[in-house]
Amino acid sequence: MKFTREDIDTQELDRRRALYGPLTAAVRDLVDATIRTEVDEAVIREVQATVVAATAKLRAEQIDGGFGMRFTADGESIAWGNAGIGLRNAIAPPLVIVSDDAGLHWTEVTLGAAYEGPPGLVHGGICALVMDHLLGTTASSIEPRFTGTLTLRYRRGTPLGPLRAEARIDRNEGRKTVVVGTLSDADGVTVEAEGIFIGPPTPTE
Ligand SMILES: CCCCCCCC(=O)SCCNC(=O)CCNC(=O)[C@H](O)C(C)(C)COP(=O)(O)OP(=O)(O)OC[C@H]1O[C@@H](n2cnc3c(N)ncnc32)[C@H](O)[C@@H]1OP(=O)(O)O
Repeated sequence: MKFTREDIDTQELDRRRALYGPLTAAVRDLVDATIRTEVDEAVIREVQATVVAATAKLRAEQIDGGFGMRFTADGESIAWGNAGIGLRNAIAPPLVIVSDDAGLHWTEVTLGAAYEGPPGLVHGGICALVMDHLLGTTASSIEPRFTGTLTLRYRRGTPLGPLRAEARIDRNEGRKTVVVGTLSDADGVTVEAEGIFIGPPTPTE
């Protein structure tokens, strides 16, 4: 697994956020526009050439493989390639996860045309992505946990648009943390989730 230390201070981190965040937002918007555009064929071809040229510029200097997980000297994590939350990942919704002192974790996110499965509804795998990441973050709130088993019950279709997901720890059993959660639209729960998240073995195991 790719964990690296990034020797930068908060000011430099903020500068990079301000640089890459708008690029990612523009690419995310491009994805949505690509799905929904109805412009003429000539414009499509022109835009394709522009995008190919822009991609070539970005590829002029690249890292090998994925972005990995980086940490600043202050212990702040930089998971900018992450498919759920990555600041530099236009595929990520992106999720912003918040928690309270009572252990509730939640995220409010709007999923648009890029996340469609059945017509007008969120793809089931995307619901799983949202719940995996939210439940995993909840499980990892004390120490790191990996998804062992994720069980989802799709109660009804999840409409594209604004959604809220919630999660809380149900119980801890040694290295295993069981987390439960829901995904909801304005009319109530669409998906119920339960996950078993496993921590690394202790040195004595
Ligand atoms: C802040 C970050 C948020 C991140 C959120 C996103 C989370 C993710 O998406 S993680 C990516 C997806 N998950 C993975 O890639 C994990 C792949 N699997 C693995 O690495 C390993 O199988 C792992 C770590 C889950 C368990 O391996 P290991 O430590 O060898 O487990 P092992 O010693 O056999 O078993 C320990 C306990 O866990 C249980 N267990 C093991 N695997 C599983 C499983 N898949 N499901 C349920 N329980 C399991 C065992 O039964 C055992 O229980 P008990 O102590 O009661 O006997």
